[in-house]
Amino acid sequence: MAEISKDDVLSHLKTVAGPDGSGDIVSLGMVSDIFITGGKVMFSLTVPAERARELEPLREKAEAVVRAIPSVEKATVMLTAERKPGAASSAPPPRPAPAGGNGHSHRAPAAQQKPAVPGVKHIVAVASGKGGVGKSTTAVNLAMGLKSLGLSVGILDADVYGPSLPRLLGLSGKPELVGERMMKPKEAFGLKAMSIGFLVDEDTPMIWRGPMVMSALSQLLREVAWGNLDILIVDMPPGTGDAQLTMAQQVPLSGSVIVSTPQDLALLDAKKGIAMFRKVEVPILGIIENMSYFICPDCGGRHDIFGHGGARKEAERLGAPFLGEVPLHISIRENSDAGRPVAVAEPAGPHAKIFSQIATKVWEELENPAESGRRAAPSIVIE
Ligand SMILES: Nc1ncnc2c1ncn2[C@@H]1O[C@H](COP(=O)(O)OP(=O)(O)OP(=O)(O)O)[C@@H](O)[C@H]1O
Repeated sequence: MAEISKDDVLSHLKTVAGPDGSGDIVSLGMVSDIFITGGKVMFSLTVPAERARELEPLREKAEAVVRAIPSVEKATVMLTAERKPGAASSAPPPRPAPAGGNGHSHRAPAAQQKPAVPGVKHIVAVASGKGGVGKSTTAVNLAMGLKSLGLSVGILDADVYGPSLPRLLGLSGKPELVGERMMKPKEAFGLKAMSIGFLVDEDTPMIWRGPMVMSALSQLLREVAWGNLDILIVDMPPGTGDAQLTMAQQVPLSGSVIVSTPQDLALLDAKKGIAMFRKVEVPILGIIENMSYFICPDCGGRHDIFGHGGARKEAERLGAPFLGEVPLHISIRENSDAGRPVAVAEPAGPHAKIFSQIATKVWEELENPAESGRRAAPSIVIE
């Protein structure tokens, strides 16, 4: 099969006229970086957010033109909107073309417009407003907690800026292929796992632009043979920038979990996380306070070094369920660093119990949102 080159793709795209009939989409600078893997071509077209719906035929045209190139098996074109700096509260980027529901009729309308991942019942994002709050550690242990409830669980590391799942689960190497184009998830401790870290060289610094992030995520989500899962946990990149917003918008999420530390700053960041998911109509399943308090390994005494109760109060104020407190504990860090989640290393220990309690609440929120008492949320204004 002849290799597809970016130049080849670009020269075909030059035949597609711009949105207003003048120029072509390449010369107008609308075409993002082009991703080519095997016979698959992915890229995005940058359009003004307010014209997204109207420009759907342009997206289809670009896709058809690329698909017509010999050797191209599949073309995936997305519309993205680039936000001007300082325009933080402008409309979110456009959604991809509606492609049926995800099967959860009680869910927010936005979630219903995204194509579901076959076999996966719920997809839940674990996010944080800023880095270093223990989001990935929490995501893995939450996944283990869900598994301890007897659920089939997968975890997808979408943290393209710092994939940590390989380290946290002690996994390495490239994933095997199933058939021609599907990747087999790796397995650790009964979890199915996929990470961008399995696909890129850890030592190679990568610069990710928004559309590339989305293409990579879309592959990790849809070109992995997840099989039947009750729940797929997605470890999101930290922060609330455009890449995160686009992900939150384009992945068919049943809900989101926000991880925060007790410090005020982190809580303010957590608020931004909540606001981001509300903006794209993804239900907030709750807030987890990580590094909530310190248990002294010598005396066993509890120390609320960052103050206590901030996240719980804030959750109440924001109308988001409070899912639980996870202490700052050396065994959580040591076990994580050794590639064994604390819930695996000490299955009968206090931390495993905390995570299984949190997992129970998350599952209740997903399956019975009305009974779990999720309240109507006040709107959040971030000054
Ligand atoms: N409750 C905890 N007790 C002790 N150490 C913790 C706890 N939670 C996380 N850590 C440690 O804090 C560090 C950062 O955690 P982690 O990588 O999960 O954070 P993150 O928010 O995902 O980070 P990033 O934003 O860089 O992706 C790790 O060394 C981890 O072992």
